[in-house]
Amino acid sequence: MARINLDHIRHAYSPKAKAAGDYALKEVHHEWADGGAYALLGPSGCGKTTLLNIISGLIHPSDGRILFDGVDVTALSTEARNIAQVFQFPVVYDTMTVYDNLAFPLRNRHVPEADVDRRVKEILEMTDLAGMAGRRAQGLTADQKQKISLGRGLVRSDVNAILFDEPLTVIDPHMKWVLRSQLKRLHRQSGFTMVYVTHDQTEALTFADKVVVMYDGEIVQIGTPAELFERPSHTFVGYFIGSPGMNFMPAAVNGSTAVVGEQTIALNGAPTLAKGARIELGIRPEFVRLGREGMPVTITKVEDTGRQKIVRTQFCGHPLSIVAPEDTEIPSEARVTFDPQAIGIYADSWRVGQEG
Ligand SMILES: Nc1ncnc2c1ncn2[C@@H]1O[C@H](COP(=O)(O)OP(=O)(O)OP(=O)(O)O)[C@@H](O)[C@H]1O
Repeated sequence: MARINLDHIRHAYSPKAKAAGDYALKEVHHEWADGGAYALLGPSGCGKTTLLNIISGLIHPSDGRILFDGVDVTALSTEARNIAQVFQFPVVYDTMTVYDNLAFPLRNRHVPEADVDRRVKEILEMTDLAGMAGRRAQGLTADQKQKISLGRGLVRSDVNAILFDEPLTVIDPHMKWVLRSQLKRLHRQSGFTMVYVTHDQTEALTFADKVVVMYDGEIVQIGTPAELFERPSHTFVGYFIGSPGMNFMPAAVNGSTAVVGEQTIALNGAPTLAKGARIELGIRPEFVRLGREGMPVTITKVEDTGRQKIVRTQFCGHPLSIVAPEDTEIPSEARVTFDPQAIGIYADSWRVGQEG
């Protein structure tokens, strides 16, 4: 297990890169805790795999260093970094049995056979493969083979970190849920440093203690699931986390009030704003109260999810989504109020502090 330091890392696939936009990964400078469970979350092309491959050693970064427990491993191969990896698609030996596939990484390192047996049996249980331990991998479904790959990633107990690159893509939805919960439990039991790449927010939020949200080659926030929900640092985090995502509207700020269209909205404090910045007011749909009091909205659609209502409205010419309790009565002349505590002010997409 190791603490991972990403020391001023940047990466461009073209050697001619100069401008920030030429870098697939813009500067990353962070320390990830020993034993942490991190999810790299973001849309396709944002740089998740590039960052993971820099940690594993498959890619040598254009700039910066990577350290495991304070030791510079930038020049070391994947093997020398002593990490386990699980990829999107299964990597198994077809002619070996399920048991031997799982035992392989241990036997390769001359682990005593009694320990191999104990560990492989634990992993067989965990991945729900115990019933097919003696079967050859050849002929198993993609789903079953991927469970073997996951098991092989988890079987060693002496690795510095385990890296997962969208490992549940080929797993069926029910098993996905089971494996996700098992991985979380295994992380708690084992204390491995784990880094898990996904573009699925549910996967990231259930697995990770800390979610690393990436957008356009940049880490825009590292936070607990609650922090990402309550205080998104960047408008992208607001959109991407939550369902529906956060509402954002162009606004002007005057002391401790914001003006959206013709409405004046009370804030929790007075944000400090740079001149000329593009200002937006952000509020999560869960913190907009729908009723007969407050500012007028026009309802465009009501979606009933069974547990709650998602009410789509127009507010001062801007779309505004509201999550309302299932038993909410929808008034014919609907109005809304915003909880000032839940309002965020964003300047050029980044959240600004509000002084009380
Ligand atoms: N080998 C390569 N050569 C040139 N450009 C690349 C290479 N690999 C990735 N890129 C580019 O780098 C950027 C980041 O890609 P990366 O694969 O890291 O993103 P990602 O977030 O993992 O996406 P996905 O979820 O689709 O795998 C993209 O613009 C991609 O086109």
